Amino acid sequence: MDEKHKYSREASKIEGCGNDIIFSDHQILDWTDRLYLMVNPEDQRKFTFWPENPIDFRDILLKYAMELSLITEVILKAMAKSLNLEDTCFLEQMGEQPAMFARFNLYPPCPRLDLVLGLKPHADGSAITFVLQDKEVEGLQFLKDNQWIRVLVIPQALLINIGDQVEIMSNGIFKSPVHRVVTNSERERISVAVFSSPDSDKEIEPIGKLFNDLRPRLYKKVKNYVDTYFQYYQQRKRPIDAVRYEFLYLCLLCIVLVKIRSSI
Ligand SMILES: O=C(O)CCC(=O)C(=O)O
Ligand SMILES: [Fe+2]
Repeated sequence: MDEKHKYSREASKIEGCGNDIIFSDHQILDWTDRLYLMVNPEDQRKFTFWPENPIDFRDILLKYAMELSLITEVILKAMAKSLNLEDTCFLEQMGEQPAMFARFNLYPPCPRLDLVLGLKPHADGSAITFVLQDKEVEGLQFLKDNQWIRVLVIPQALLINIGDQVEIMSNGIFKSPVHRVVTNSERERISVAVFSSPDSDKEIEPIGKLFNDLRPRLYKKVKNYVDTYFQYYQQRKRPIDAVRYEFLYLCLLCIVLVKIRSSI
């Protein structure tokens, strides 16, 4: 417990040990304790939040992060190739100093499964997310066709998920799926999520070749998406909606329709 307090986050900050950040009185809190650490870029690491126990925690996390950076590159190149694009086009949007955050989640047991969720429905704000799930206790679910699909426990498997920023870069071709974590009434569950994101100074946008007269551009240019993400998340809104052109298109359509009507 002392150990946990040592790394506690400040009330308004994300990094460190804590529960859900409170943005409003009406927010439903996640039933989880978490440790959130910025791993990359290197000069932004705050080692005061990094546990000293176990002794090799720091080395292992840094090595793991390095491997995940390489996998991120491989995945982004393969995704670009699968769309017949220049294989570095997504990777270039990650910028010179891509960001990486690690989140260690502990979901305590809760007998009132009807009242709480370990993690409320959300899509990740990253480009790519890597999740190491609990070896025994299930909980993660993905929304597909309005149904929650359980993710089965596969020990040692790395779950790889597309985040909002790849949805933006791919102009909606690759979707960032909504998911949640349900609690278990008797057993605690742990997981480690690592979020691979573009450099916070890098503007990202849909690749030019992915929109045309038939397939409109769906998203605006956006910089530092992760920052605004959390505000929306707590309000149970999808952050990606904030950068979607749909609303704008709808307004234009209404204006055109009104004009046509008035000229008849
Ligand atoms: O705990 C899990 O399995 C998933 C965690 C997750 O979705 C997240 O941290 O964004
Ligand atoms: Fe997630």
